[in-house]
Amino acid sequence: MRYISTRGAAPALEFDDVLLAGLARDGGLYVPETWPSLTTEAIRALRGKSYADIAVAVMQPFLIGETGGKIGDGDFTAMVKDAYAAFRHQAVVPLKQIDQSLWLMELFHGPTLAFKDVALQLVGRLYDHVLKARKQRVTIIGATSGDTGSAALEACRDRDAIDIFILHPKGRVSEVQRRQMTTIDSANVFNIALEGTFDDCQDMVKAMFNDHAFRDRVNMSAVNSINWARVMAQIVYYVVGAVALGAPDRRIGFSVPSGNFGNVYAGYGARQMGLDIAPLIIGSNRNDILARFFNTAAMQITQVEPSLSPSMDIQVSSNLERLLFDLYGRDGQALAAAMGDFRKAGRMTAPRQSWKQVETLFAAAAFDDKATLAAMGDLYKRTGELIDPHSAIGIAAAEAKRADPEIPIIALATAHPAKFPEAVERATGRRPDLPDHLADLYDRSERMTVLPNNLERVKDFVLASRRNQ
Ligand SMILES: Cc1ncc(COP(=O)(O)O)c(C=O)c1O
Ligand SMILES: N[C@@H](CCOP(=O)(O)O)C(=O)O
Repeated sequence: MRYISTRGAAPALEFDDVLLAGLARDGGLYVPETWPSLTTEAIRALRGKSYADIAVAVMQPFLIGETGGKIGDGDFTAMVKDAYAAFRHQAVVPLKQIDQSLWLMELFHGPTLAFKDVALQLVGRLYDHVLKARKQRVTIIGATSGDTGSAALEACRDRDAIDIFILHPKGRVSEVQRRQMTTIDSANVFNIALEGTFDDCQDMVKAMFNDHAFRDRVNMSAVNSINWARVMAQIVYYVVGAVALGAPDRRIGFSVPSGNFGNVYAGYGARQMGLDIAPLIIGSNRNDILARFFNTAAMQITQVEPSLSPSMDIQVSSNLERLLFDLYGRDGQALAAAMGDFRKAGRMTAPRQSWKQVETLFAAAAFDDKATLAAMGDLYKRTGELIDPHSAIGIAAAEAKRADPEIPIIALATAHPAKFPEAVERATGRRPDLPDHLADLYDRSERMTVLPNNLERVKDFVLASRRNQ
């Protein structure tokens, strides 16, 4: 399997190199040159298998290089089993039935209580394996609107071969999310509270990658969904959910609360591999650039507004570029030009020739805070379930957009309600408790550095702080 850049001007790489590379050197994102195929028989053979076994079967083809793959099958299987053994539920991502045709998939049973753990627990182990084999060190620099940060820090803390810097938008993540990052007491962990939005944090990370002298000097790597391995590991739970509800003999839909478009893109990936899933319903909060795009084929950047679902307070959804690459017929040059124009003008129209295909696959809706609270309160009344504001947007979108009652829809529950206790209490009157391993979170001391939204200042901080000189 080789990976190519969405901007068409960087060399193709194999899996281990893509894992460490992060953003392609032409500013694009890596995607598989061709999608591995999941045949009907192969999908049927997954019935009754454990999460880890399905994960190995789905991901292994992505690792195989032209010379047979550099990460051995046995090593990979051991890493997968170890990663998911750490989850607090035996099913890893349990499904709960809500009504006749709606299910909730709980993706928050990992150590930091968000779906990011599903991929990052494995990615941390892959880093260890590849860095050890190559005797290399990396400086990971990531951006978070709340959840990627703590999941990445938890997966990469206390490693000699890794220094990890996480930028979060100052004052724009929940207190639990901030504390989960800033209370990690580890010599290789550096938290930066940036005076800006998540989009500023993400732009800054991409700008550091695009400064080749800087990226080479620090041997920079990525834990955001810039990193292909993140997307690959997220494809697995779409397969797990669909198989549990009857795939390949039944079509299954998914509803996904969306911000950076990584999670939905993983669902699109599962479909490209052959899983019959549709619709892929996208739920946005008041920062509704994605919902507007999928409803009008045009998108325009507006001011990002804080909401009750802060992890989705995003205007420029990084992974949309991976979908656009396909919509532009995989013409990297054309996409590079379109992305350049988009960042200059702040608006973009989707290529007409491929829009029909998009309409058959995606549906989207946006919900403001009032509607989010109503969805949380309503689900609690109907079922007694407490859900977080992001997951509530997935449920609301499923209910607004599901067209065919015969197609079961799986709404992805992306965070544990205890990460957003104020919003949950406002909606339901009940304040969710943190699980035991985080019960003293509010007593732990915090460590972070506040920096202005200034690229040079952030680069100077990284250069001065990292241990891997
Ligand atoms: C809890 C939660 N829900 C939803 C999202 C949106 O996911 P994505 O950015 O992959 O679209 C995020 C952020 O990634 C999140 O942390
Ligand atoms: N919502 C995310 C934003 C970053 O997304 P990623 O999938 O690119 O890591 C977060 O919680 O940080």
